[in-house]
Amino acid sequence: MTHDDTPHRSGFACLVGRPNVGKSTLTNALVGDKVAIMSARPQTTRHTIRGIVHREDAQLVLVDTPGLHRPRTLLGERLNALVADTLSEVDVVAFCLPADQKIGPGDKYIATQLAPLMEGRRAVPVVAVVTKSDLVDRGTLAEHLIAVDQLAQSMDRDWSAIVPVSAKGGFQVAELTDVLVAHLPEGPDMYPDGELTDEPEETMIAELVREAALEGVRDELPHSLAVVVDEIVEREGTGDPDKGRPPLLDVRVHLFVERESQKGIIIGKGGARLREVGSVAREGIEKLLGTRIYLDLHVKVAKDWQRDPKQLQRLGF
Ligand SMILES: Nc1nc2c(ncn2[C@@H]2O[C@H](COP(=O)(O)OP(=O)(O)OP(=O)(O)O)[C@@H](O)[C@H]2O)c(=O)[nH]1
Repeated sequence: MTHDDTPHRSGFACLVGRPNVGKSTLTNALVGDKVAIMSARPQTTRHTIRGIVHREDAQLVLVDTPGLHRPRTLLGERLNALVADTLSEVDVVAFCLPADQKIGPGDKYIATQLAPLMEGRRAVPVVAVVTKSDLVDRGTLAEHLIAVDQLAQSMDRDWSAIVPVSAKGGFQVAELTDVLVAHLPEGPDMYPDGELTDEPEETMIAELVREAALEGVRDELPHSLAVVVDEIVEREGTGDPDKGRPPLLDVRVHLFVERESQKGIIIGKGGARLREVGSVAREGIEKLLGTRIYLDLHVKVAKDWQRDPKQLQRLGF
């Protein structure tokens, strides 16, 4: 078949896996640009983040899910339901398992969640992706690949493929793209080229603030912080389109914690920590928006927000 006869494909792929297995890094490696907000620590990617791989013969839209966790709270359950919905609608799922860690209960939990999707007439193909393969030697990698295969066998299923990759070294990233693209239906591009992410700006701003607010205090505030962007407004009289000068934006953000003590942690002595959080977040947001901003942060106690459906709704979950 000549190149011109190759059908054009387009569709959705979803990266799943435990926290910290390298989903965001892999998304970036596949897309070839920084789209997801990165962190060296687990559990930061709460929101669905998409990146788009543009090729001449295909368009692959990546959905990076918050990760499937064993639900402990209503928030956990909602997130998992959201993840299950997303998964049943994609064309292919990439299940990420890090090469440098033995398969554990968290991986097995996700595998059992995937198993029902992998059967029946509308079965979703699942590709097992062994991430961070640069961290182990060939022997360990080979053993790991066997263990990954056995994980599917133990559920009486088969992965569509097992692909070892290293997002850091770029090892096998193009091969993984080929494997994912092969599962997409034939169809034209769904998004114009150049559109790397359709993540709304507000979500990314909330993530930047959340990241800055958790820095250094993550152990004290693991799941107890929700960030909501209230408004983004142009300050009147700023900016001059004729001279190409962008306006100043007022960005108002609420940080919700569960307890007074946590509010104290965020704000710090005499408000010192909150000022630091503000200046770190502002820098990131200015880069993201390409304009100057004034960042207004408010910290509020919303008791047990993770367990309260009304609060969750207000916070956009
Ligand atoms: N050596 C190596 N490290 C990697 C690779 N991919 C990711 N990492 C590191 O692993 C850590 C976690 O990577 P992330 O991409 O944030 O993981 P994630 O799965 O998106 O994590 P969550 O956002 O918590 O769900 C980071 O410190 C990365 O630098 C890789 O291919 N090789």
